[in-house]
Amino acid sequence: MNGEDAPALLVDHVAIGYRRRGRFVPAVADAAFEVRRGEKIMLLGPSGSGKSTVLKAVAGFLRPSSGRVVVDGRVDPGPGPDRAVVFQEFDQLFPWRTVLGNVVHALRVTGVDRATARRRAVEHLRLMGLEDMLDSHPHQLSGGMKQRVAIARALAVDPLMLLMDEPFGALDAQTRGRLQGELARIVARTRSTLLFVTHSIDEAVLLGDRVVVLAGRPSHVAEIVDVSALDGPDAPGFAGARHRLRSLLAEEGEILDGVYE
Ligand SMILES: Nc1ncnc2c1ncn2[C@@H]1O[C@H](COP(=O)(O)OP(=O)(O)OP(=O)(O)O)[C@@H](O)[C@H]1O
Repeated sequence: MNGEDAPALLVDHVAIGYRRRGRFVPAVADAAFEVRRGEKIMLLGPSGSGKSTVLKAVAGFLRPSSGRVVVDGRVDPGPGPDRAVVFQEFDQLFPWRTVLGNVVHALRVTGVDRATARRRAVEHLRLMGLEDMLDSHPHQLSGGMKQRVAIARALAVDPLMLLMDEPFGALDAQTRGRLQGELARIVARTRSTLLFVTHSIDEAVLLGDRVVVLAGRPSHVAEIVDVSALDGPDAPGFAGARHRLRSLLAEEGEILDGVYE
């Protein structure tokens, strides 16, 4: 496969572990899936099933102990601006830079000239509803606003792929719902390719085209559920997909009360 036909990402039977007190402890035994350009893939699984570990391998922060991560045809590439990462934590921004400065900086380090960087930064901050906050510093923002800036910064560099690790996990339910809706709208408009880690079945169904369910310890892919036709809770098939994902997590003993839904 070449060019546009090649998947943006191939996770090719990847195993990954950590060294703990001198011992190698496997975390992921076999992760296998691909992400096509423009596709939104959700990684769902119980706590400790290796969702973040897989995302970090895709970001190039961890190397698989076996298998391959192939990004746009490149095998096991290190970290790069082609994969923009947004984490759950609110401290991803440079505290000494303004909102605008944070986004401009991300563009400048990829070699974009100052005027273009400023124009693109303003455009993406506006897209995230932050046009009135350009000169604010991160400490002046709410958690939801900080996550908006982090998302604007990630989108502004126009990455091959957006990697998100529970970006809304630390927000209150109302803010989370609002940001999920905004992200769904924006990634549909920008046709972004998305790999998104979540605990939440509803988030997975709302934002995803396909949901990769991780199970076991060390984990493997239990099932890949196609949710691309389900635009919202009223779509036919929504309840069925939700039920299927619930039962996959329940098989894993995930305490559903502990999962935000
Ligand atoms: N830096 C690390 N050193 C050692 N073990 C780690 C490290 N990071 C993760 N692990 C272990 O790897 C396994 C998978 O962790 P990971 O964070 O990828 O799971 P997760 O599905 O993202 O969990 P959660 O939903 O709770 O964030 C866990 O057993 C965890 O304890």
